[in-house]
Amino acid sequence: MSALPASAPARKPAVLVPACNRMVGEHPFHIAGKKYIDAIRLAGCLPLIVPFVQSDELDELLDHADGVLLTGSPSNVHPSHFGEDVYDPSLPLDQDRDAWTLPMIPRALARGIPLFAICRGFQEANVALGGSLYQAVQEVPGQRDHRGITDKTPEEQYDFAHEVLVEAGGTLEAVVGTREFQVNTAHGQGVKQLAPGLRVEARAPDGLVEAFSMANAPGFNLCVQWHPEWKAASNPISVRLFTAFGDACRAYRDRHRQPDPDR
Ligand SMILES: N[C@@H](CCC(=O)NCCCC(=O)O)C(=O)O
Repeated sequence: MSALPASAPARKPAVLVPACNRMVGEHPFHIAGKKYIDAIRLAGCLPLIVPFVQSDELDELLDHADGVLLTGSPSNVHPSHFGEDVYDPSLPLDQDRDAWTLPMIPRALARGIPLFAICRGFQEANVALGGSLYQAVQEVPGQRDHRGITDKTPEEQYDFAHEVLVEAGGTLEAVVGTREFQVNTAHGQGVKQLAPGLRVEARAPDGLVEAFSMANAPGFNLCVQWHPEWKAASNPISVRLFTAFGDACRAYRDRHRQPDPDR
């Protein structure tokens, strides 16, 4: 492969963002939260929102990816994926999202595609790799309520809620450079059984897993239960997280992309 001419600008890394599936009136839509898209741009990457993908399209899709960001969502991972019945039928689900993100996650990790998973995305990654979730953390003895303030303004809902205690020697400590910091919280589900091969990166004061990574994956990967994308540019911890993710996506791009001869 010939080296790029020094003058040729490298394309921004393409970061795939699986969309949620939501009804708008009578019509089904594919949607993604703007704060995630803005944070991907903060990382210096190109966000590509992806609608539902057929299983035979997964590998072709990943051929276009320099990174994957799994967003949060009000919807829950369907508990059938970890062997349980729905505990609270009043809570939203998104089985169309589950249907392709769960098989996609191990494939992306195996390729070494950088993966950053947030909240629902964190839960998806644990379930995709064989773990399980509490469906109502607030009803587990010894666990606090992690749902946050739902009937207030977004500024109040995504304000700091508790600290996270960072495990020594892992990816998270290396990226953020500290062992304790404040995070927001907006989740009713949480990690019950961590999937095999996953390493705890941080815990809440009540012991709930707040971050993990796959230690043996070939590429950058970090899954967090809080929302670093919320006003990311003004949060030094978030800036470090998204910078590390963007750097990993740029490195992956440089290792895997043919130069575009026409640029
Ligand atoms: N539904 C799951 C995950 C919660 C989650 O992702 N919350 C964020 C929703 C809105 C946003 O994207 O900020 C649970 O309740 O555990």
